[in-house]
Amino acid sequence: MEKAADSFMETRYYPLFVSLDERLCLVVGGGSVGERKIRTLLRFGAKVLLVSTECTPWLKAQHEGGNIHLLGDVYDKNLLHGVDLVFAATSDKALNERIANDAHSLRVWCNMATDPEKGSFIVPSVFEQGPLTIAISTGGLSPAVARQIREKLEDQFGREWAIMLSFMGLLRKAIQSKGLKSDQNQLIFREMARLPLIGWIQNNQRDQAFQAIYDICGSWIGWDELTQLWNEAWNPYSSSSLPSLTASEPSDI
Ligand SMILES: C[C@@]1(CC(=O)O)C2=NC(=C\c3[nH]c(c(CCC(=O)O)c3CC(=O)O)Cc3[nH]c(c(CC(=O)O)c3CCC(=O)O)/C=C3\N/C(=C\2)[C@@H](CCC(=O)O)[C@]3(C)CC(=O)O)/[C@H]1CCC(=O)O
Ligand SMILES: NC(=O)c1ccc[n+]([C@@H]2O[C@H](COP(=O)([O-])OP(=O)(O)OC[C@H]3O[C@@H](n4cnc5c(N)ncnc54)[C@H](O)[C@@H]3O)[C@@H](O)[C@H]2O)c1
Repeated sequence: MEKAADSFMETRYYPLFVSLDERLCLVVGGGSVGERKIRTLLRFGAKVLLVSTECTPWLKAQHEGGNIHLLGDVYDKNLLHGVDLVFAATSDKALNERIANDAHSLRVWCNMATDPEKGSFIVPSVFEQGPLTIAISTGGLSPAVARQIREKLEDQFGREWAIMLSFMGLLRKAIQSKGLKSDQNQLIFREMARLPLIGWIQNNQRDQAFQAIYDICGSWIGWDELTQLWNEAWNPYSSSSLPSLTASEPSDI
């Protein structure tokens, strides 16, 4: 099937979680879209360079605080050298298109605000709950719906998910250190993932959770070790910072 370059429907966007730690991201355009993209980029540890004729007050403050680098108000193709991602976020459609073309010729990944299909990646709606990251895309069809889905999921995935995942991560490491065969590990982890841990965490039913986990892997993990891992997983979420949970913090068995 021939690909229509101007159609979102024809583009299959490959979802990917990339590390932006210390990566250079050039944003051209410091209006509301540029600001939104930069807020997310900074949250994920990118180094942000900005070119814009005007900047929002928040972006000015970021520049003054040394959190982003302002490279002036004139875009030039040479600025793309050494850059990992570029965001063409000006209100000047022709300039955005030029940036997308330059990026294409230099093989720099480009997000394009005015004609997104002319860029090479789009940005999903994202939220994090501890180690859990949920990213939503409508393939560019409706960013407003992507946002609505994010808001719904945010209500659904509260702090108990962060605690559960931290605990599962610790438990997984502990079991992996016991030197079992990988198919045995796999069986254990799959069985544990089926347990209703979320409900037990929400209701602080630690004994129930321990008993069920013990039934699965009690031959390798002792009760004391389980207690230690459970407490470690709960530690960052003391009852004061966990308003969505009704249960109190776990006490020692
Ligand atoms: C998810 C999010 C991430 C972020 O930007 O950080 C994001 N847009 C967000 C919000 C949002 N953007 C717009 C509205 C107004 C309502 C509406 O138009 O629907 C709202 C809603 C709001 O603000 O409430 C307007 C808009 N957006 C694009 C165009 C141009 C076009 O479609 O041609 C226009 C029209 C401009 C005009 O009409 O002039 C294009 C894109 N916006 C994308 C991402 C990519 C596709 C994502 C996907 O696959 O769904 C894509 C394709 C390219 C890109 O930018 O990467 C963020 C939600 C953050 C959150 O979770 O709250
Ligand atoms: N992709 C998205 O998520 C999304 C969302 C809303 C709007 N848009 C589109 O993106 C464009 C930007 O939206 P906005 O709300 O940020 O607009 P805006 O007017 O708030 O900001 C535009 C920015 O671009 C800068 N700019 C304009 N011409 C420039 C040039 N030649 N060189 C350097 N900087 C220049 C301006 O100084 C300003 O800071 C709009 O035209 C809109 O169609 C995209």
